[in-house]
Amino acid sequence: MDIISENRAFGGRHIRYSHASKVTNCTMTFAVFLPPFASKDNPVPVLYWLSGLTCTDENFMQKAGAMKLAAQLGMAIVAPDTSPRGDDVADAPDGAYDLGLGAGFYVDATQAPYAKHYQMYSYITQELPELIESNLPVTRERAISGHSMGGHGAIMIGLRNPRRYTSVSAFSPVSNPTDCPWGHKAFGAYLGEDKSTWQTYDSAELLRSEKHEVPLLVEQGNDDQFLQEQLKPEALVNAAQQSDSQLTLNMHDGYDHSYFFIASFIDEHLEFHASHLGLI
Ligand SMILES: N[C@@H](CCC(=O)N[C@@H](CS)C(=O)NCC(=O)O)C(=O)O
Repeated sequence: MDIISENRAFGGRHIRYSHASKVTNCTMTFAVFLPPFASKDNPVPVLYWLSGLTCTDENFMQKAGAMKLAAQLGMAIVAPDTSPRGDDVADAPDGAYDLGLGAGFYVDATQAPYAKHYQMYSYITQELPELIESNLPVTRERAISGHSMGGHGAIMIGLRNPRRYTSVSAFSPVSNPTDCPWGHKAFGAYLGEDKSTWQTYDSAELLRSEKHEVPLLVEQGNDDQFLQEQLKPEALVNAAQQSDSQLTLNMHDGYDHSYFFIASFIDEHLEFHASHLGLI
């Protein structure tokens, strides 16, 4: 891992790293916040944060205001990039913001030209935690959260890997990607037209399919411009009811899709994860 930059923050450290990824076949970038006193003798649990469309590792760390409370709680945060990057990494043919670079959708692509690099599911669930757990002062206790496309990623990954994550949360998630324009476009391009493979990456479908025990918290603004067409949190509510799974969905009047919304409620999510990680 190569350090891109390092800054002291709230008594801890914010560090950006790059590394060669065998899974995505390119150089990947991620950011980590390490709380004060995190050390080999005092390893800390990790909250993984998956960002949304157009984001890099930087948006969450700079805009969410999460580091102060994470420092107090003794929780590390890892914010990966949202797609593979580089000159030979395929982008959307028209450079659209919702496919290709900045829009990996946390799936393992099977279709050309994306399959060579767009292996974000394996990267997030396997390669990245292995790298972090062997190089940084962290435990193997993990929680996962994210926003929008990353909210889809967090719920989908948490439901598919219940033993790997103690708790799951999301802000404004793309809840039912097999039934919205962003999901149709991305899953069609990355996974092909056989929709049976799409289901395995769909949070609402996964939640509907069986009773899930993992603690699940979702925050959603009522004034979110993507709410009706893309996000559809009611699909999660219906799915949780059908499978008798636990889900807390908090709706908030007047809040939109932006990081102003995330910053307003991030403390509740950090405390939710801290309680399940045994930090409070
Ligand atoms: N086309 C819009 C949609 C992109 C968007 O809203 N991205 C969200 C995630 S889905 C975001 O977090 N943007 C970056 C930021 O606000 O820092 C844009 O480019 O502004």
